[in-house]
Amino acid sequence: MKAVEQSQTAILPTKYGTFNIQAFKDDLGKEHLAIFTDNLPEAPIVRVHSECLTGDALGSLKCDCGEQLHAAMELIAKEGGMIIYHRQEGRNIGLLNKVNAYALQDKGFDTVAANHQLGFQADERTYEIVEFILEHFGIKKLRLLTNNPKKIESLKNIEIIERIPLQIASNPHNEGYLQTKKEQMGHLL
Ligand SMILES: Nc1nc2c(ncn2[C@@H]2O[C@H](COP(=O)(O)OP(=O)(O)OP(=O)(O)O)[C@@H](O)[C@H]2O)c(=O)[nH]1
Ligand SMILES: [Zn+2]
Repeated sequence: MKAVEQSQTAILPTKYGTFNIQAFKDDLGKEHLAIFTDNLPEAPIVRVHSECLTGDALGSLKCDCGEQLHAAMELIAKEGGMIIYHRQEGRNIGLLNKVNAYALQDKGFDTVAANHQLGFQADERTYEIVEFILEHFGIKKLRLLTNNPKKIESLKNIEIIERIPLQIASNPHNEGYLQTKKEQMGHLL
């Protein structure tokens, strides 16, 4: 998958520091973002952040996404690097299906079982557009900010020289979610 369209680069001041921002539209019409600091080193810190509207924008406590995003922005503003905001909501089942999965979780299903019940795999994400964006910036090696070893495996054409953990303290609403990630999805938590 290649970006079919890309924006100019603009300046994005944030409460964590000033970034540059560039948008990339993929061939499905999804618009992704690269948010990055000036003067990227040869092996920058990179966070591939999967869209989670409920966590990122609404402060949902059902997951750790919002806090992970803000912790990543804070670290990258200080150390330099890039956040790729990957618009594959709900591990790529989309927002509507994710809310249906949440409704099943209200009935006792865990995150994996809820996806299966809806006819999806636990994780439907793909990373071609992420690789395209990294290639666009000439990034061949990087230090990945993640707890998910599958994300490292999925970035096949990129050399990941280090994994930097991105752990957030749990709360009573996301304990089960984090437990499922650790036990069923192989997350290093
Ligand atoms: N289908 C589904 N997706 C969810 C659920 N909770 C969060 N997500 C999505 O999961 C994605 C984040 O994936 P996670 O498994 O939390 O973490 P990760 O990105 O694989 O790993 P890290 O790099 O360590 O954060 C986002 O796209 C969220 O919208 C859920 O209950 N069901
Ligand atoms: Zn989330």
